[in-house]
Amino acid sequence: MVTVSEYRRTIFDLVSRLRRSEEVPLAASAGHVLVLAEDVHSPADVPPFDNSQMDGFAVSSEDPAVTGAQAPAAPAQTAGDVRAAADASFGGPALPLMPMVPAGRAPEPLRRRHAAPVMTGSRMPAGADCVIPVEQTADGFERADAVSFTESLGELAQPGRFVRRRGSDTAAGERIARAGERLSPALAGVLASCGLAHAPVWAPLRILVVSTGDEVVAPGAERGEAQIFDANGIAVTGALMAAGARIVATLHVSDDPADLFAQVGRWAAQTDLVVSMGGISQGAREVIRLAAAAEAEGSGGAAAGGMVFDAVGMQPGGPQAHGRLAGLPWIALPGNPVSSLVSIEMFVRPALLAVPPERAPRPVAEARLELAAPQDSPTGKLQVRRAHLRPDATVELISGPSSHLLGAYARADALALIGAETTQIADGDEVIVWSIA
Ligand SMILES: Nc1nc2c(c(=O)[nH]1)N[C@H]1C(S)=C(S)[C@@H](COP(=O)(O)OP(=O)(O)OC[C@H]3O[C@@H](n4cnc5c(N)ncnc54)[C@H](O)[C@@H]3O)O[C@H]1N2
Ligand code: MOO
Repeated sequence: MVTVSEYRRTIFDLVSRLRRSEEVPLAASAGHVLVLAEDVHSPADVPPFDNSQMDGFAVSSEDPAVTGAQAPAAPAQTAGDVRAAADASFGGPALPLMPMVPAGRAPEPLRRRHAAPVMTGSRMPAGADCVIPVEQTADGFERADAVSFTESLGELAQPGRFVRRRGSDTAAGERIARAGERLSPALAGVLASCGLAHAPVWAPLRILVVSTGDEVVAPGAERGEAQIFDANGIAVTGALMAAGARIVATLHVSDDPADLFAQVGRWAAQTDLVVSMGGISQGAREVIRLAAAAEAEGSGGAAAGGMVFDAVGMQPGGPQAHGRLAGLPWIALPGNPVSSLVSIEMFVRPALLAVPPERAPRPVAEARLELAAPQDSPTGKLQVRRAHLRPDATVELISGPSSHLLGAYARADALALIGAETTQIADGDEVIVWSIA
């Protein structure tokens, strides 16, 4: 029997061989699940220049009007100087104004004993090192010639106050993301803020989803009296898309291998990988087994790269197969709906998201089981149970272990992992839980 970690490695390697990197335009990345293929370094400082954090007035904390140093006696020269002198005579400190600096406009250097009106995001004039918010002035932006302040300039004009320094968010040359990280909206924004228009990502794999079985009909179609509706096609397609796959098509094939070869063949040119559900266990009409056997026979008994059928030490999701079929890389999941979704969670999703097999692909918690009565757990198999994780780190199992109980999976926000060596679980046991919410 193959262990869960061995099989995760197998599927990771299979998927890794199919990966290729591409430069995705950030403008086209929104809403997609993308993983960085390389580290990214910033080509520039962000912010690219010192700028104001407030609507207000840029001044210099070293200006003599702030430090109280006596100005050399000079006659007032501008209307602003005259007003400022007049304001000062009313007791409030005041400064003549330079032209306003709207955000986006390059300012002229600050003159001595002057203030420059600035807006949030305006580039700081050379020589200015702090901003006095408009709320701390008597007359706001009403006057173009001068501004008077509500407190002493010594109080208000502290070096660096309300200034966002160049490079304070991201410094030029800094690594802003690592290979393997998800391109989240925030991270895409960071790249954009540095001036990058593209991101190096793993191209989404083009996956053909194949559900199998004569007993399966499309939801909404006429159902024969021994038939069921196709839950896997819908659920697996969604689960793969949520892990970043691009779905080429979702097919349903019968138990006849000829149908499988014909339908899959039509999509082969556009497909990187097939993920199928069902048809791999011990029955007499397992379509994946039959198709693999037919191919092996056609190639004179050599398995032609063929399919490997495994028994993985996991419940649900014990039967698994992988390899090549119909000329395509192929991952064959078991057909029970919970088994196929758990298999995606444990093997396929981590591989698609390029999470190395030794790392947990979901947030992991330790939690205490709440259980009315002890239950057996299968020997030598990791038991994966649908569960609800509570904020107090207790975990409640949802339904029994049967792999047809898809409703219980839909209600679960966590998977409780009961170790392969555990043969019985009881109330209060500590278990590892993956959050899948
Ligand atoms: N003699 C044995 N029988 C079975 C074994 C075993 O070891 N020996 N393993 C069991 C386990 S565990 C699983 S899991 C299943 C896996 O079987 P297959 O992968 O061959 O899947 P199927 O037989 O095709 O289907 C299993 C089950 O799931 C239903 N199903 C299939 N497709 C869909 C679909 N698209 N939507 C909803 N439900 C689907 C199907 O009707 C079956 O009930 O084998 C056990 N048997
Ligand atoms: O392993 Mo099957 O996947 O239990 O139902």
